[in-house]
Amino acid sequence: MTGDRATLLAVAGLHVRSPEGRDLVSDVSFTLDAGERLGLIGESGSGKSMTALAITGLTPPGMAVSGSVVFDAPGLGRTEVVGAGERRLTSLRGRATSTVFQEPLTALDPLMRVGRQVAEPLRRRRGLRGRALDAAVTAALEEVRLPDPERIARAYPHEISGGQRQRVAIAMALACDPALLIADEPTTALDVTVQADVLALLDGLVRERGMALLFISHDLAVVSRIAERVIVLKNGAAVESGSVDDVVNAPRHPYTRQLVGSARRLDSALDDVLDDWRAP
Ligand SMILES: Nc1ncnc2c1ncn2[C@@H]1O[C@H](COP(=O)(O)OP(=O)(O)OP(=O)(O)O)[C@@H](O)[C@H]1O
Repeated sequence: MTGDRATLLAVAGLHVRSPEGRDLVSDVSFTLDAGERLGLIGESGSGKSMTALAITGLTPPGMAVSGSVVFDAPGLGRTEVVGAGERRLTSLRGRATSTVFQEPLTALDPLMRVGRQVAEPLRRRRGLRGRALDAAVTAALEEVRLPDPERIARAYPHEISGGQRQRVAIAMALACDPALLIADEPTTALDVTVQADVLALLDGLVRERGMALLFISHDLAVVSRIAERVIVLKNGAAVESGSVDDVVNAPRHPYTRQLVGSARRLDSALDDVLDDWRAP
């Protein structure tokens, strides 16, 4: 616990080994307080997604997961994810935590209208039906700043833009009001301007709702805009962690220095768009 915020997630000695015996995540430990925003950064293949999957109990079949992942979400009690049964994990997903992925189409059924897809978690978790459900769908789409929510609700995923699809995926992830939102490269597939809009949206929603955020990205420039603290992963192990300011301004590990160097060389396009709402 930091200050007056309670610990929401405690990961200790997390280890994920592939069926072939390769260590994909090695001895990763961190805690996340309620309402805190943590970035997980590292190059492709460094184990970021596997760490997130282990936290939600969704590692692919055959992976050996050890260590401890404890959620202590309000109203749900304390839950150890590692080794938990599917029933326990199902009750955790959506309410304790929910994930937004890089490719919004992974969260969306191409054959179902957007409104029905957003309605599903609202119906299941909040027991809404009929007009109350329709109104909740419209409100959920408005909350992610989608213009003309009634039209979007009637559309199929391929009839809206990539940025709009990601907003729909965010609305679905938020439907059960999770204590922790995991965003796994949520803007990587989007072009720069849309990326900035979606980041600003996520930033606003997380703050308004007091949700914790685990933001995964290969891009330190993006992470530094939304997270308070970062963990740097390399080959499945955490090589450095600290406040965004410390890691960006005084990186200790050579790998982090390399990340900071390439982030500095990045196109300043994001800077121009994002300066207005940069996290304090
Ligand atoms: N189903 C799987 N079976 C075996 N190995 C896997 C599987 N999925 C991922 N891996 C391996 O696990 C390691 C970590 O992958 P992970 O997806 O967590 O990396 P990442 O940091 O999220 O990178 P990216 O941004 O490319 O997704 C990689 O070496 C990858 O090849």
